[in-house]
Amino acid sequence: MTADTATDPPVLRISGLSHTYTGQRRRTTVLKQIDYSFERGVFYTVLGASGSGKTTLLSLASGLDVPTAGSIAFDGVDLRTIGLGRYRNKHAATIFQQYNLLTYMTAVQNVTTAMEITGVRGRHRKARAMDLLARVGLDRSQATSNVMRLSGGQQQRVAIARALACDVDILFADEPTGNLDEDTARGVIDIFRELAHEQNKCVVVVTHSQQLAARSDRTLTLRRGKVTAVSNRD
Ligand SMILES: Nc1ncnc2c1ncn2[C@@H]1O[C@H](COP(=O)(O)OP(=O)(O)OP(=O)(O)O)[C@@H](O)[C@H]1O
Repeated sequence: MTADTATDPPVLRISGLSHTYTGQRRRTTVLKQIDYSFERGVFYTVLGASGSGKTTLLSLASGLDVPTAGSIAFDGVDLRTIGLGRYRNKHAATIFQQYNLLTYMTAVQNVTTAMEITGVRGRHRKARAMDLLARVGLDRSQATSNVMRLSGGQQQRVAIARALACDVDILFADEPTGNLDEDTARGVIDIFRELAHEQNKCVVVVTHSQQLAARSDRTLTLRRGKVTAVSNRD
């Protein structure tokens, strides 16, 4: 069932979404008239060949970029009305392909800073940050190291813990398990499932991994700028 037929409004509704990049010599239309509704409590994956527009869709839905046509609404309100900065701070967290960590801080400081920015309150912020870092497989010494001293895969785990720490409605992730060993990747996917199924979050993950897609509830396939298939497992 899509949110269009459900009683609750979708957490994110994408309508007539198109996006064109304008270069010096040519324009490339990457997304074409996409309509889709994302619901709370569901773990989605987005598959598609390289260049099919997955990252573009993610950056528009996460409020990093503005579509050239169409609209995106969070809980029925257009992102431009909410304000993209406010939407990103209060409602949506994103795990990027480049981890975008604050390089002068330790892992745990990266997580607690994000909690502060997104308004997560409480005296136990640091303990919660340490707990999340442990859950993604970082030990105490790694958690208290400057992030530049960590490997690529370890930095990716910090980025995941940071996104998990923000109590937002939607979590977006771009190839979040790409740099992780199998066990850690499985653990991260378990966390995504738990966030959707136990905390009623909407989780949207862009990936090339069929294995990851098989563990999600719904998979959207992008092809030539359109959603060509949606498969449901829930
Ligand atoms: N900033 C940009 N300016 C111009 N063209 C861009 C820009 N970003 C992406 N593109 C183009 O848009 C198309 C879709 O890119 P996008 O990164 O969304 O695809 P993708 O499906 O995520 O690919 P991949 O799986 O390789 O990460 C590509 O042809 C790409 O070259």
